[in-house]
Amino acid sequence: MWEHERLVVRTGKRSGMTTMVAVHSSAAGPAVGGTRMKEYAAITDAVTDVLRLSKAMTLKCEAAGIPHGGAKSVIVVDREITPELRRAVLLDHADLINEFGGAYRAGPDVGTGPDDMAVLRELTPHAYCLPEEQGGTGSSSGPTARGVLAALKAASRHTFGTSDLTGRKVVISGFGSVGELIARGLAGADVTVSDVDGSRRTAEFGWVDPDQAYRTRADVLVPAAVGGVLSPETVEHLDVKLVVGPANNQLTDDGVAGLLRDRGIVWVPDHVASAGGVIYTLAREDDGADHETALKRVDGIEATVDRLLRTRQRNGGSAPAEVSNMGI
Ligand SMILES: NC(=O)c1ccc[n+]([C@@H]2O[C@H](COP(=O)([O-])OP(=O)(O)OC[C@H]3O[C@@H](n4cnc5c(N)ncnc54)[C@H](O)[C@@H]3O)[C@@H](O)[C@H]2O)c1
Repeated sequence: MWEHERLVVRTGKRSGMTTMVAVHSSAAGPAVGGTRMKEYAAITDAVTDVLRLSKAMTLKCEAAGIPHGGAKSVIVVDREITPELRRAVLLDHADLINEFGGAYRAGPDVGTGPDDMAVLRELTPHAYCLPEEQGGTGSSSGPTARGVLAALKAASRHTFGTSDLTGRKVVISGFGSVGELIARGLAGADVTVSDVDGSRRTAEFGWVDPDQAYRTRADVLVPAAVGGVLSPETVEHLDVKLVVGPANNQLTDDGVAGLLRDRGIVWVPDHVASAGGVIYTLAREDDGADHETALKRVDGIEATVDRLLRTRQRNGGSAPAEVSNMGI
């Protein structure tokens, strides 16, 4: 069933490249979501991605109690990206964002960053997270990692009886900008990391090859790379008690949540655990909150996860309320 408000796909007049915006819902307010710049095997895969990710943003804003709807945009990489072409396609994308007249506001996502947002801002006011030296809040990786750590505290209390992860084995799949900050925030835990990029390996943490990350015995698994990692096949081989991480759209389909529950594995939905970045950015850039106040709002994810897991327990393992406003 078609449940999105709008999907617009354009061929850029400067770059000749395809960019698209999907607005899932603006019922709660202007729709927000990152701009993903990525290669896809087929254009239909990009459309599927933008539709799924925009819906996840609606859930994320709702769970975080943010008065915004969900959207997402994709720039389809179909050739080598020179600096000139990057600039051209970003300006094309800014034109597309302007077609929405403020109903869609963009931030960075996989493949884009604060410098790219500054290029968008040359043509549209609807871009968040410019570099700090240009008055923006920069990368949202720090607040995202902080939000995951807050979610981990609540989920650990629920699962292990204490929020202290000292001595617990934690596997982090995806040692990128958020994964690394989570690893560093887990002082005292026995942290093992994994990444398809072998150059990310460091003596500071244990290492497991990416194809083994979802089979390694541990207390906690942190998906921090890509989506679609929790499938019926991977769940069958999981040997952990708790799964909490920032990767968007972790389940291959909604039914996998039931499989996790049946195996006694506590899973915190990614749209709850990964909301720190959007909470922080909107607090600073829309509400004018200072850094500390914005971080306090991010820390509210701990209470949200507490409520979610208590509701789930009361409902015998499932919580329809887990996608509704948890009131951060
Ligand atoms: N950065 C944010 O503020 C933010 C906010 C919400 C959600 N997320 C999500 O969190 C995840 C991580 O974000 P990030 O900003 O750290 O991205 P990143 O690109 O910095 O890091 C991702 C890392 O995962 C690795 N990787 C890719 N495929 C892998 C695989 N199959 N197995 C293991 N490692 C793999 C990459 O080599 C990279 O090091 C993404 O799914 C992103 O959408 C990020």
